[in-house]
Amino acid sequence: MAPAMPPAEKLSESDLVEKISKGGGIPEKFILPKEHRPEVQLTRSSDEIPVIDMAGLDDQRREKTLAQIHKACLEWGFFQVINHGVDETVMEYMKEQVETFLSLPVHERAPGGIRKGVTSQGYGTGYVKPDTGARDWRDYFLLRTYPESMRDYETWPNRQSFRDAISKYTLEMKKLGERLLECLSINLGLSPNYLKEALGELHQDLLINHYPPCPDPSVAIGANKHTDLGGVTCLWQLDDVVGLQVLKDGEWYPVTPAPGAYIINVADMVELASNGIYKSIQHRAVVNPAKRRISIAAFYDLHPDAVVKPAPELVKADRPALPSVRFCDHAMKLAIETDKVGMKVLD
Ligand SMILES: O=C(O)CCC(=O)C(=O)O
Ligand SMILES: [Fe+2]
Repeated sequence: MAPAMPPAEKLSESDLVEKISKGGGIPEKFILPKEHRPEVQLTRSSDEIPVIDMAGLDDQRREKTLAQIHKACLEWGFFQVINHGVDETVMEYMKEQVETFLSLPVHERAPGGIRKGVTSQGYGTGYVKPDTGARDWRDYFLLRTYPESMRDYETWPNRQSFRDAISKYTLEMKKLGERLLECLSINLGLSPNYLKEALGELHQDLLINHYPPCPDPSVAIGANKHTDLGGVTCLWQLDDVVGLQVLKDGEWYPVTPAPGAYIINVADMVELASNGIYKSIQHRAVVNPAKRRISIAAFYDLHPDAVVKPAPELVKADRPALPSVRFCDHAMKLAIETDKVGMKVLD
């Protein structure tokens, strides 16, 4: 559950990535140890990450389209979808509102104060990452959007159009997430509703990532390598700046978004429910020297007390059951790890 926001505090604007990036140099706290520095201009191509036409699910191409999704889940854990059915006017509205949001002064982006802690809602910057000791070169707005009763409006900018866009957009993401879970269930040989029921009540989180230009992208990272915690993630990138990289067979592959596409990935709880048949794959985002990048991730997350276990049909003698997990224990690992290095939003 997202804890309530702490009382408003004085914003240290000078600590926000956005402000820092205007200053030219890269402060020490963002500089990665050499072994963690990303290769920014990868020459290998992302063409192999499949782009799947979801319109095929509704016509004679259904079996073929399901098979493409299955293959992508097995081989990459990632794929792009086009003709995904998300209302284009809602996407445009969301884009316009997010761009307006990012043009607001910091105190309006974070009316209740800068977000504290990894799970609380609101606007803030990245954290120190335990494995690298460095901070991500991004700021972001994290909000819980389903169940609706958990929307913490005090942390949202007080603009009706923005709230309206978020409501409409997240409903579209809920529908897309459910449709994808249905495809994955069928592909795993389970009943169409299996994954939706196994994950339980949707606790959707929306993350608006803003990566300002970075003077030297080879020494910093926008989003450090990680897997997503929940069921499935639908990521929309608002511009054509390439930044997302996906790990496959020990190599990083850049993802060039197809126009209007969503980038979909299997997250940890679907890996578990599938008893490891599908894998939740590590990914990261690199930054750009000249251009900012914006991405919006809709996470199909779970109730904190939801317990996920492998589907019994997928447990076999040569594929023993993975241990069950309570979602909040799994998610807390991130917070605890971060705590170890002194979790601070702005330090
Ligand atoms: O910005 C991106 O491309 C990736 C962001 C991401 O992986 C996340 O927010 O979980
Ligand atoms: Fe992610």
